[in-house]
Amino acid sequence: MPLNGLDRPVLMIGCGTMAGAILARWLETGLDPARVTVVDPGRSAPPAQGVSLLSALPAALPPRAVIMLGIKPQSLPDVAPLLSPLLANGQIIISILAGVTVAGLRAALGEKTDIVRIMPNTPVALGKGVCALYADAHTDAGLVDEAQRLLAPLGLVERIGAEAQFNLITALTGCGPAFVFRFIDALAHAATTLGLDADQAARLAMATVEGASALAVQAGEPPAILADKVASKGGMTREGLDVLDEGGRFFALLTEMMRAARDRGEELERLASAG
Ligand SMILES: NC(=O)C1=CN([C@@H]2O[C@H](COP(=O)(O)OP(=O)(O)OC[C@H]3O[C@@H](n4cnc5c(N)ncnc54)[C@H](O)[C@@H]3O)[C@@H](O)[C@H]2O)C=CC1
Ligand SMILES: O=C(O)[C@@H]1CCC=N1
Repeated sequence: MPLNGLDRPVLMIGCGTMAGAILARWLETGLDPARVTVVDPGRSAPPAQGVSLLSALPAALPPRAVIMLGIKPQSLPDVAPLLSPLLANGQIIISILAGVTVAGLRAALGEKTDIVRIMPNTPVALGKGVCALYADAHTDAGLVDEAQRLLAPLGLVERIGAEAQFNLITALTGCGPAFVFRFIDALAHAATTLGLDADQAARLAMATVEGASALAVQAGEPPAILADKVASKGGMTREGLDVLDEGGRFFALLTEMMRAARDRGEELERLASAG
């Protein structure tokens, strides 16, 4: 049974951390590895058994291929001139490149290209990712629906109406796992600083974040209320929350963090359109 009824060949151009996580989930949920070709000069072995690995683009591409761009935005100027002459109607380009707009991709790959821009995150490997999806009116609507079905096993897929929000959404969901990982690390580090064994602190911090996230997902109440429910009147939690909340500094810090990430996306966008 093909993945989500989709029987197209899949070509992944660049298959590192992020595209590799997507491919792992697709293979786990039924994609036949024989239909997948990875083009990646940086790999010495295919990412999974049965997947073909090429170090450069082949002379021709299958007419109905799903072509995922999994390279860094900075590699697009190297890849686009080689890829563009191989493209034909009926193929779907799915780009995961941060800070490269659909217009920027069309300028590099050809005006008639059907392009779906997505922003995944690494938890897609577990089917618990977030995948923002944007396509403009020039991309065939049927192909966009097909791409959305293909992405469904990755987790929450959300269509974005305004591409202008893509960098902000990237800061939240694409970068978000790194921010959460840093938070887990900081929790453990704080406990270690105050005297707990480092391994024990890491283990307990991880389990606490896992349990709290799972509870938050199914609680039916906003996280702010859940936090208040943990904080007994006159108890310990409130003292800790008060440190985070003083003068709104925790929210301010995270806003600054997200602004910096978003602004880098806008910078990448400017660099891509200049070059
Ligand atoms: N890492 C993450 O959590 C996320 C990354 N992204 C996006 O995913 C893209 C890739 O990022 P990562 O996977 O983190 O980087 P990565 O460095 O792990 O993967 C990039 C891959 O592209 C390959 N590559 C380099 N030049 C190439 C060429 N000329 N042709 C074919 N392949 C080539 C490299 O060998 C490498 O395997 C970026 O555009 C990034 O914005 C998006 C969301 C999350
Ligand atoms: O750091 C980056 O630029 C990419 C985009 C989102 C996550 N990683």
